[in-house]
Amino acid sequence: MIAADKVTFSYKKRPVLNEASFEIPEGQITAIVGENGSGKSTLLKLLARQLKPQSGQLLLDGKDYQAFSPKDFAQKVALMEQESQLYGDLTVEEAVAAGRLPYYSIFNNQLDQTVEQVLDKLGLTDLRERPMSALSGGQKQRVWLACALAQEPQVLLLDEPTNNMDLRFQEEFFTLVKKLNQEQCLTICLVIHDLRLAQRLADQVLLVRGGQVRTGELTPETIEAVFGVRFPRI
Ligand SMILES: Nc1ncnc2c1ncn2[C@@H]1O[C@H](COP(=O)(O)OP(=O)(O)OP(=O)(O)O)[C@@H](O)[C@H]1O
Repeated sequence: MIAADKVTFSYKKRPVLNEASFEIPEGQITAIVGENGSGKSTLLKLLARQLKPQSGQLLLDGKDYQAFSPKDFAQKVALMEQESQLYGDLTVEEAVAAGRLPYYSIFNNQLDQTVEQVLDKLGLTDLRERPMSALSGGQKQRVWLACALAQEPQVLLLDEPTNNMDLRFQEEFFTLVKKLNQEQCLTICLVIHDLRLAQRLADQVLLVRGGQVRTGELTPETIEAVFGVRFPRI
């Protein structure tokens, strides 16, 4: 489980989170929702340890985030990248193998069992020899997910993961996310704009507004409170 205790974060003078406290329960799917610019991506970066709170504490299984070595942390928490220039020259299988880095002291060229399994699970086996630069946006998204899964994390963080995907892949992607959650008990936390999808997919919703993070359900009342608009049919 991840727990945030009075987490405060600002970019220079721009406050984003102000003493926000919340929990991300183990083995559940948590959706982060909120208006544009409310701080959802910032929150996800804090959870991924890419940013550090100015005050307050983030805990993973009761242990302060800062107490984990980078390698230990990467074995527990993985963030699915949105885009990475670094991978342009790599093939799909090399990019996925990079997700295994937390398990080796030096880069290991040998593809291990986990890489094979992940390529298979995400339907990437036929694309394995392709350079990353020769993939479509949706195919790249699948490789970023594969990289994160190759880390064999307990917690998977996703920032608007289906941005570049067509409707069919969106549907397949979310079916896969649900399956990973149910079969592997993977804790999943994702930023998502589609409130109907969030409601369908998530066990818990975190509503980000005005520097605070509220745990709630997506009801017409909470949506009106957070977004200031009515969603009568949700
Ligand atoms: N690197 C940065 N430096 C300064 N300000 C930033 C930086 N990144 C984000 N911000 C600001 O912090 C606030 C929160 O941004 P963030 O990207 O977390 O919001 P968001 O809820 O994910 O937005 P969106 O829904 O539009 O993706 C915004 O006001 C944004 O302009």
